[in-house]
Amino acid sequence: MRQPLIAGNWKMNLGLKEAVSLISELKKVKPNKAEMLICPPFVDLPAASEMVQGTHIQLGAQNMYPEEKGAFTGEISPAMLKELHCRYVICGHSERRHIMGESDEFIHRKVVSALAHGLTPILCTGETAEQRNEGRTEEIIREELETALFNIPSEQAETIVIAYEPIWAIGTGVAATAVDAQAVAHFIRGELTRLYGETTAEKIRILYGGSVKAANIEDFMAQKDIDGGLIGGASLKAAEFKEIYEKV
Ligand SMILES: O=C[C@H](O)COP(=O)(O)O
Repeated sequence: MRQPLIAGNWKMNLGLKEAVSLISELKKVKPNKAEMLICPPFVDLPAASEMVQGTHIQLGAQNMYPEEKGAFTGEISPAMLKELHCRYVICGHSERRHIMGESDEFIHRKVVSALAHGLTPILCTGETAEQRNEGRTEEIIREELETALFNIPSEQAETIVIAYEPIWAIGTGVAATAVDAQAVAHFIRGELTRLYGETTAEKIRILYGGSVKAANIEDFMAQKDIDGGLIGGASLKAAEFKEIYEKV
């Protein structure tokens, strides 16, 4: 049985004061069967870490650099995230792929490094509008998965979370339909089965991301292969995120 995961990716939003205020509100939410995860900006992590200790809220980072330490100006290591009790790290978000130019190979290094440090990678996949119109969604996702997961053994793979985020649905207010999202999530599970076998593939959680809100979360959660949401804009407001979490 896969535990639902409701993950908030704050992206480059909410400074320290706003972060503290949002977390204070989220701490009041009654825990349910779903895991609640927040991924604040790096500068908010120390305060967030203290605030969520012993609560139902899990902490994650939006990114990391896949090395132990050293001359990597501006970067944050997996060990630094562990020290702050982060459990998750987002790897290969489309904004990092497309704005910062991250390659599938680099994302693979992050996934390997995160796993080696006991962090759970949330591996993001998804196609652009153009790729979708060309009928290349499956090809793109297959390539992203195969490269990112290359040589990762099934004992580790089963702990990974995959997020399907069609790029055209991110921050646009136009989410994929639940049926379309399920079709891709099903394809992803099929690819995971091909790579690792059914037992492992059935353990891996698949999230949908892209304009998720309280009004549509139930449609996504009703789908067989969708185990939660990776939520951007709607995770920045306590009431909306709470409502999403409570509807799971
Ligand atoms: O990581 C989250 C996704 O990019 C979705 O963002 P959004 O909910 O603002 O569309």
